[in-house]
Amino acid sequence: METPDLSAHTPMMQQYLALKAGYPDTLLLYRMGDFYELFYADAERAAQLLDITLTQRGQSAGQPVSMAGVPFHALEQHLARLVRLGESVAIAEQVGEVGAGKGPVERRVVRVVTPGTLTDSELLPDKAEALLLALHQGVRGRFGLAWMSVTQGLVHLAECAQDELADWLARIAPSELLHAAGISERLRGHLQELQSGGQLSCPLASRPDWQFDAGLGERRLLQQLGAASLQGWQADGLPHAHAAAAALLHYAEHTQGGTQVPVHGVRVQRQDELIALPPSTRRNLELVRTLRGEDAPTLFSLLDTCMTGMGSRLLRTWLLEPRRDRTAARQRLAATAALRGGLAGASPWQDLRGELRGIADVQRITARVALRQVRPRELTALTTSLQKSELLAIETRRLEPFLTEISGQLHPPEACARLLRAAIAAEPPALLQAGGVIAAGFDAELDELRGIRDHCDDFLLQLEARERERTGIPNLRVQFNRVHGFYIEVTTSHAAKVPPEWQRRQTLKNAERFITPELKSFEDKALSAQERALAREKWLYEQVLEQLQPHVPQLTRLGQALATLDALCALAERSLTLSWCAPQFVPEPCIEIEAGRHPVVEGRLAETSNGAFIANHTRLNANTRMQIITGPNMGGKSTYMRQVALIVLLASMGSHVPATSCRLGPIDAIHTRIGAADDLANAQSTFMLEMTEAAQILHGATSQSLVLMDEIGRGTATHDGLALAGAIATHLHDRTRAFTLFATHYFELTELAARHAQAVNMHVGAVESGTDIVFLHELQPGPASRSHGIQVARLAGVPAPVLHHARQVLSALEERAGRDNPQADLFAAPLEPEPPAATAAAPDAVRQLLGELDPDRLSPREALDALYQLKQLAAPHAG
Ligand SMILES: Nc1ncnc2c1ncn2[C@@H]1O[C@H](COP(=O)(O)OP(=O)(O)OP(=O)(O)O)[C@@H](O)[C@H]1O
Repeated sequence: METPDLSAHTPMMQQYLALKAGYPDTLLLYRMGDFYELFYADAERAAQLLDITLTQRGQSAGQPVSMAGVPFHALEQHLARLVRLGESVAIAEQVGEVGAGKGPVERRVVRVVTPGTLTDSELLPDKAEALLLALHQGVRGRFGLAWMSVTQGLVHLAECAQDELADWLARIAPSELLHAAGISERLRGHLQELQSGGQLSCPLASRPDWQFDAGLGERRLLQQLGAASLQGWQADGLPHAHAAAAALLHYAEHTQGGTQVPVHGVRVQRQDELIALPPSTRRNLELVRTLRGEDAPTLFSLLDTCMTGMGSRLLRTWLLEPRRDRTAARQRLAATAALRGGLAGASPWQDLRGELRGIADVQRITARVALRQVRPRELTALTTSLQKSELLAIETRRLEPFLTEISGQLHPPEACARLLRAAIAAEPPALLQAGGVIAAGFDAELDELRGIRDHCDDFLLQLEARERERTGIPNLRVQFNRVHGFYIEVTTSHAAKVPPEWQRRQTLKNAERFITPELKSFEDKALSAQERALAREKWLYEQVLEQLQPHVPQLTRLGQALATLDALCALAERSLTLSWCAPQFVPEPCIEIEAGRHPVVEGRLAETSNGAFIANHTRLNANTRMQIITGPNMGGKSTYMRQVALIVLLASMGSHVPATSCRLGPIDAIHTRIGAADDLANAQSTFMLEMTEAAQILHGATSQSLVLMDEIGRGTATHDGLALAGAIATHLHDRTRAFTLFATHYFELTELAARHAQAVNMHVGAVESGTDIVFLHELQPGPASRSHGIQVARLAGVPAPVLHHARQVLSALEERAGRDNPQADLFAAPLEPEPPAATAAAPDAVRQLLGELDPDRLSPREALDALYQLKQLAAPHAG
């Protein structure tokens, strides 16, 4: 890059512009005394975003300099706001000594605050991680993904195909996404589409192509892990993911002022390890966000009674990333059982939660120790947390194998705890600059400097008394002012008694002021003691941080253990408070639930005293894979279907479930197609969205998937809708063989059960008395007899004349339907697929040529030739 000529600028603007050149897309906050200033375009942008005043600071290079600033003590709140708005901010501090040389004080960018690399608890949400994700576009349509939370030190790697990318991005839900500057236009367009469609809600940052290098990524991972091979993590042979990791680590380091972010492990994620929860499922089931976009009430808000942010974050991950393999879920269930306690009355979870309350965010604090950004009060919080952790280690020691394993990691490193107790004052100020952070007795030199400052008054009183006696001047006074420092004041009447070694400083009307060599040397010492004490403290603090570094890995494990224990205790508490039962995992295909409840609806009913929740059974197994559910609106169909999905999900994460018993076979995905509001943001019609989601399910579901289909087909004309719903249900039953809950208002579909062995009809009951209707919310075998639509409309307050009219139309329609009844066979096996149009060329010839081509060995010219050849073979007149 060519360096622009800055010589026409003032020295300070030269310095500023040189720094700014390194951070072109980032707001640069430039420290000047008690302010962080922004200049030029940055100032204008910040003024707008932060609502701060835009001013002018003279001229540089003949041009006015626009400027805006924030006071240093208000930095964090402004940062929080900017980061929430998706901005990145570079912070340039004064690092040189004031007045050390000519020109402005040396300044350096010490950190860059970006949405994906935050470490400061004040800027981070408590209950969710901020994840930084790097995406690498590899060859042959493969993608590499690497992501991490800077405060966790765990790098996740994955590789995927183009069509899986959207799902991965939605699942990871990064706070910031890095990609190479040279990605294809197609990918760029795809990312922008995902952004505008809301599936990807984070800023994108473009990084130089060379940073996405597989070899570099592998080397960096090895170096940071201190390992010789990635095999131990099963993370070798993933070049695309390694390339992403290179950019990820490079960027993370860049944001932390060049300090390497700690990496303690690598975890490779494969799509088939997790139970798939596509974005529509997370949304429809309101797992962490309600359909209205609020945080509560959701399954997570109900589940999360954790005492610490660490616990909440882990619980959220368990919920959103349930594993197909049941080892972890079994482990959590066994531990929860032990925490719940026995009949004898002991309930360990209660005591443990007592200790967990008030434990600080050890994970984030540890990360900030590693990055040398930790604040004094965070260290005192760490000290107390380590003490509590020691107690927890003892209490969990012999409860159960998994808890014993956790207990082993809860013991704090002894040397670390000792150092913290000795070095940091019990109640330090918020900022190091204020002084008083290092404990008394930790460093002799600091104690001495503080002694001078503290004993200043004593010394002066003694000196005053001594000099009065020596000179015989009774009203002599030792005083201080900012201009002259310390001096002795003598009234003019006693001037003659002043000893010769005193030097006159100032003459006033009635008094003279003097200094003595002793007072002068005291003054030097006292004034500089304050400054030197502060400098010494800063140095000592850095030393303490240095000495804490070797403990970082163990503290990280301790944080993870605390999080796990907290999340397990929350699961134990929930299971008892809400009367949930432990699920049972079995190898055969089934979802069998006795007296299942929808946990969130049940909670809401209890809160509003709106009656009891009616529990329902579910029996799906190899013989019954599909339920066709009919019944009136408001009858409880959606609630029932969702409750089955939530119970399956809760069991899979290792939680107890709202039921009296639950047997669960292997599950690979939970798919949902549930009517939602129009996707206006995406400019898709309701029907288009409905069919897109249905298509995804038909492609993706397997015989181990749970599929919820709520009123499919209602978005179009009755006949189209019915035909599509029938075909989709048949396909799910015959081909996919997924466990399917199919709620519908098309009574015609209830015939499906009669003709398909593995489908059954179920309905939610309602009783009408006169024009009134009572919903029973109870699922019963067989199809519903009527739809009660008009009664529901009445309940909703539709005016009586309209209802009357509707009733008349209804009976006319029913009469006509009874007369004609020319029903097409909805469920007949499909005819042979239509042959594709214009198959003039022998497809085999095309296929054969395709088979012979090796794209990796073709020159661009050869590729083009091959393309022409293929076109010709496929043309109608060919052959
Ligand atoms: N099992 C139940 N016990 C008690 N109340 C229930 C139960 N199921 C549903 N409800 C209540 O009935 C309301 C309507 O339920 P739901 O939305 O599931 O009906 P629906 O049959 O799907 O209706 P629609 O066809 O209009 O979507 C719920 O908001 C809840 O308050």
